[in-house]
Amino acid sequence: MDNTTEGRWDSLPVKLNDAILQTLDELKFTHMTPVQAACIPLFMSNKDVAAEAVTGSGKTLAFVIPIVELLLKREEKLKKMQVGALVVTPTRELALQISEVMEHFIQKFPQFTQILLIGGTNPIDDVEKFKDQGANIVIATPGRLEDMFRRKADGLDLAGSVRSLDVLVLDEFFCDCCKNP
Ligand SMILES: Nc1ncnc2c1ncn2[C@@H]1O[C@H](COP(=O)(O)OP(=O)(O)OP(=O)(O)O)[C@@H](O)[C@H]1O
Repeated sequence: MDNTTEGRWDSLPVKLNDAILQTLDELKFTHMTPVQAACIPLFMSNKDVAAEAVTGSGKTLAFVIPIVELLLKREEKLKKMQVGALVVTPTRELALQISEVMEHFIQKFPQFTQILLIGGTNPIDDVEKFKDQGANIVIATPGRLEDMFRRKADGLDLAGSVRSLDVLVLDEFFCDCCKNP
């Protein structure tokens, strides 16, 4: 893939956490892609960001890095059952890809937990996993996410957990049919 380069990570107006820079170094991602250079500083100054960029332009890291940075900057540390970031994406495959990238970037921050909520598995397993491990970052497809919001009787209060939400990402939210209904 030809990712047109747009400056080194240390040229951002906001300094990234050393462990994030180290992960980028391990991945040999020396430069930002344009969508990353444009989005990361806005995200990190708590702006609402809407980005449209072609497939393969590096949109995932454009929100994964700011999510980790914003959660690190929280004054009050997230408790086990408090969700700080929610990423909603339309397909299981995309959710899985995002979760793998996120896993890579939170490896060096054992204080953060993430959960992948997608269809195709028993929802009760997700409920139990959430209750057991907690989740500060949720990556989900819409159907399973809605299901998890209705699981109070099973002991999962997701509505309560997302009160601490700092970041909401709607990935691949606009498609041609949305633009031209
Ligand atoms: N700064 C970077 N330098 C080099 N490679 C990168 C960089 N950022 C992302 N990549 C790589 O580019 C590829 C595409 O990234 P990504 O999947 O985030 O694109 P995308 O814009 O989200 O695409 P899609 O629309 O298909 O989801 C991935 O393999 C990713 O690891």
